[in-house]
Amino acid sequence: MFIIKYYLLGALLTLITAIYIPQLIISLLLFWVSLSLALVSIAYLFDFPSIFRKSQDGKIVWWIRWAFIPFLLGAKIYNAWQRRHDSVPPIQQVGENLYLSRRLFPSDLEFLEAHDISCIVDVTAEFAGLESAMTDQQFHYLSIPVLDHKAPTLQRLRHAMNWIDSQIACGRSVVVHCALGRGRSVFVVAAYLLSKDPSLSVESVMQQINSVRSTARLNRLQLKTLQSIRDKELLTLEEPIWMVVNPSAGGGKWQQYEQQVIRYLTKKHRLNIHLTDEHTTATSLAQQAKQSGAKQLLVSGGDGTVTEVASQLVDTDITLGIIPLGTANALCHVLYGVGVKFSPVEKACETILAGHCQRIDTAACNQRLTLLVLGIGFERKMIEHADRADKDTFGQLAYLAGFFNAVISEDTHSLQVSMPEHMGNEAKWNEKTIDVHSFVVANIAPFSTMLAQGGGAPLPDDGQLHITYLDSLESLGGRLAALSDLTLTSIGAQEKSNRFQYTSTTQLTITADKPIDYVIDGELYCDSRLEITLCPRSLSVFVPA
Ligand SMILES: Nc1ncnc2c1ncn2[C@@H]1O[C@H](COP(=O)(O)OP(=O)(O)OP(=O)(O)O)[C@@H](O)[C@H]1O
Repeated sequence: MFIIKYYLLGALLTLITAIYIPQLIISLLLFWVSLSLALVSIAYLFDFPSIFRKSQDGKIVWWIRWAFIPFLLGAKIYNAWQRRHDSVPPIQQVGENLYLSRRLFPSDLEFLEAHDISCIVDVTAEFAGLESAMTDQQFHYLSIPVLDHKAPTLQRLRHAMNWIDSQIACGRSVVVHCALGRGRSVFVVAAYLLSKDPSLSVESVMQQINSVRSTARLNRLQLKTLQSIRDKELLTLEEPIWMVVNPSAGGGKWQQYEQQVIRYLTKKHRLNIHLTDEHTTATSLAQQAKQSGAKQLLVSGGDGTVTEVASQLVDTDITLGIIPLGTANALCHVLYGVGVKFSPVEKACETILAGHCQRIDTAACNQRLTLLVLGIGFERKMIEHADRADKDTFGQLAYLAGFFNAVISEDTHSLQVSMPEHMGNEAKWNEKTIDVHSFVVANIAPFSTMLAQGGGAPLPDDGQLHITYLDSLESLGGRLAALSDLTLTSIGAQEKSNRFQYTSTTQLTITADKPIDYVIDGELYCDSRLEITLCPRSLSVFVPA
């Protein structure tokens, strides 16, 4: 490419001059220029825009900026001169909710606001992003670093196209910019328009853009690349993935993480994001997704939302991807590991992007899906205590306070529990009456759900329901001792104890003399008879490889 020759020549000439010039200061300055041009030549030789180490939020570290100052100064002067003589307005609309622009400056904020443009795709590698885009909540920003006169890699191009499409699908407007709004940004916009309408040719799409922005012009390499990826049908966008979001889960974590989630997942997928509200439940959205023929369904929220969505996917081949933005997210702690607590979005998105899935067991209680645990007594009281307001204020501590409340109270529950006992092919139902403080049936439970851990941690596909219960004990000391034994057993520090009971089964029935208050995966219910059945490997979920 011709430009490399110029940069190499510049680097060589300045190096030679620097060696032979007697004045030390000038010599050092020339070395600096030479180094800068040599680095740019390397970047072009290996098509390596990452040499500028531009971060995802558009920042360039100071020492890189220093190393490239001579080059950047030249580029800035050239661009300023070009902008001054530009025959077109800086920002122009080239499609529905889609704009093309030269590099953005604070003086453009008024235009962006007036046109309600909140999303910015920055296709420069060498310049830091617009300050407001990096620091302001007002803008959603995507950096796709491309060297001037070059085309983006297919991977980066698809990321940009998916991101633009997902943002537009959310009703937002997007501006794509490079340095002058003539080449790199035009390439991305043209590719996006081609992907949206495969009947268009490269010529027709360029005419469409040129009719608005006469300065838009792809060089030979860019045109050839665009034509080639279009001919190979590499611009075809896959069907968008449905994503059901509970924006109130976890005290409104979606607002905080939405853009991070979109940035991650659009590396591979287009997103069709649907938010729940007072009229639209996660269950109804999942039903719509299923009816539309979805193969995968993503959910963002807590365990309650995940259960609602999963209830529509049991016994189907639709794979569920979970972004744990609720308060406790117990299911994800088991599926993704405890690391998900510290980086929920990264861990979840990487898992979904990797695409590895596993079929896990589910259970049904009176035809209600139970992914994690069904609890009577302590578990129910704990959840009851941690209402939405408490969870929003105290996070997981709300559950802890609820738990201590439950342990202090002397409530007991008299239950008739029946389970089948298998003898050869025959199954005989055994019934027994028990008085308990806590009765928990677990399909899956993280280590923190200690009331479910009488037999250790249940595995997601072990084909068993794990039942742990604490018999009625009058003294608080007795209850605390039972809980202590349960904790020690669950972490493997103690063998079984007679202060709690544990058994496993695939089916059970619970009745009582009065209606039973119980909880399933964080949601409260009341029934006079509970019929619980395991459904082995009935749900497909994305899990880390
Ligand atoms: N848009 C919404 N506004 C208010 N509440 C909602 C909305 N969408 C769903 N809900 C309610 O949110 C509850 C489910 O919340 P979810 O369990 O997902 O989050 P969480 O309680 O913060 O997390 P966790 O269960 O992990 O502790 C349900 O009771 C549901 O009715």
